[in-house]
Amino acid sequence: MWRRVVSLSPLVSVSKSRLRNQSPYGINAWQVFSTQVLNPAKDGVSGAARKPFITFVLGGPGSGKGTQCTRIVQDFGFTHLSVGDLLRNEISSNNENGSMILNTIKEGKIVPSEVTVQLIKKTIEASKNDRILVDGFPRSEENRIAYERVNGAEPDIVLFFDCPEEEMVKRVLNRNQGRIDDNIETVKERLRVFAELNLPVIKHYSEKGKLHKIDGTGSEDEIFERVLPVFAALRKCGMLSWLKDFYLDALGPVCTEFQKFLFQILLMHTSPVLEKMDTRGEGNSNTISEVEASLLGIADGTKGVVDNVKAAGVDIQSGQQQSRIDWLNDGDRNTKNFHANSGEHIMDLELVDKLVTNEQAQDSFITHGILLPSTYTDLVEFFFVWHSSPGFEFEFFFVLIPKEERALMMEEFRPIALRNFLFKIFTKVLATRLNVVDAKIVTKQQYGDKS
Ligand SMILES: Nc1ncnc2c1ncn2[C@@H]1O[C@H](COP(=O)(O)OP(=O)(O)O)[C@@H](O)[C@H]1O
Ligand SMILES: O=c1ccn([C@@H]2O[C@H](COP(=O)(O)OP(=O)(O)O)[C@@H](O)[C@H]2O)c(=O)[nH]1
Repeated sequence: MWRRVVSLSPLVSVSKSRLRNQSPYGINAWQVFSTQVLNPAKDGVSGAARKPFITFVLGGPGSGKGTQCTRIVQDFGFTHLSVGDLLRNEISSNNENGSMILNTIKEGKIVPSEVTVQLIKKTIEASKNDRILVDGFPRSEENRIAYERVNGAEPDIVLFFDCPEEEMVKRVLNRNQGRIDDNIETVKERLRVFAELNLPVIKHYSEKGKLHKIDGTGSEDEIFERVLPVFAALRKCGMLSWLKDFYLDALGPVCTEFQKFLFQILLMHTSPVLEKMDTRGEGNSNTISEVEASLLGIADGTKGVVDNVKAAGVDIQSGQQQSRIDWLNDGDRNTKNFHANSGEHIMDLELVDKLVTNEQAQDSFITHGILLPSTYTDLVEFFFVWHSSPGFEFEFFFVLIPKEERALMMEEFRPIALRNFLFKIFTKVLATRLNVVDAKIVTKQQYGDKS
């Protein structure tokens, strides 16, 4: 019976509270995970150091900025910061600038930068979200320069909803939200101000390669279809979001060793073999090396594999060195050579399973006090009988390592796939078995590629 030995899927489905409480290897989970690799913005504590992903949303009055922002919020988890709304709040809360703001809006002009930039800064700092849409700002080059000076940063991307004037006028006059500026006279002035002062901002971001121009005509759904590709990469990072939630909510900022974190992920979710190891009080990498070594018959001094390799007359070390030299000389021709010849050597694979017997492997575990269930030997037998393994090699844990501090887009991550450790042992044993015959099936130039 071929059971699934290792499943990493619990990692993605397990509830946070369960993870918070479990301590399978005598180490509190929150002590061993690193938060350094991810933006610790979510705690809202380190506001000054935070650098959320900022999207400016631009377009003329009535071009549909607010409408599309609502959709982006729903689909991609942004916080919507409408600068027009912030200003209107200032008016209704009778703040010192209230009457000045009211008059400016009524005339369709632009509120001074020092007011808007401070309002935006305060709101971003108060937000716990690390994805923010700034809607309807900057409205002029002066606005833009003031923002970048005060915040010390440009936006990450800029959306521009491009819509014909007559359509914008129609929409604004139908908006019906009781706004003092949604009348034909003010709209005309807003459109003039937009063309004169806002278009240069749009041109600036276009030249910087940050602008995403969206055709703002058609239905709301049609327009949103055009918006989606801009943020598609963020959606693909679903696993990343999950990881972020996991670290930031459940684990807290403690450990700094990223490798330790990866390793612990493997530890927590691999097979019962690891639990056996842990009962020996050694849930660490030494133990894994020991298991590998014992499987290979090296740690316990049996030297079976090494002897076999030597007996086959293969000088591994000098072979590897020579392969590097040849690779430098021959480049890609090595690969062509390998593929051209590999077919001839296929039959030699029959030799492979004679090198370490399953009994030998199991004995090694027992020698080291590890009660290995039939798991490992089952796998090996299955592999050699059916020429495939019972599924476990397809299971991996996908991790996105940020290449830069504020990584959010897919291209800003380096994806790696973590396999379970049994898989590693399995392939290592196979590689060792292959050592004996690889002089026959692999050209000497290919030695360097062996794992
Ligand atoms: N694609 C569209 N087609 C028709 N009406 C729209 C569309 N998008 C938005 N609207 C409507 O037009 C008005 C202005 O949209 P809004 O999103 O408030 O624009 P903005 O924020 O750019 O001023 C609103 O009443 C809104 O419901
Ligand atoms: O950064 C900003 C954003 C808005 N406004 C003022 O607020 C009004 C309404 O802006 P909003 O973005 O709410 O609406 P829109 O003009 O895009 O329909 C504008 O005409 C301006 O008078 C401003 O002065 N600076």
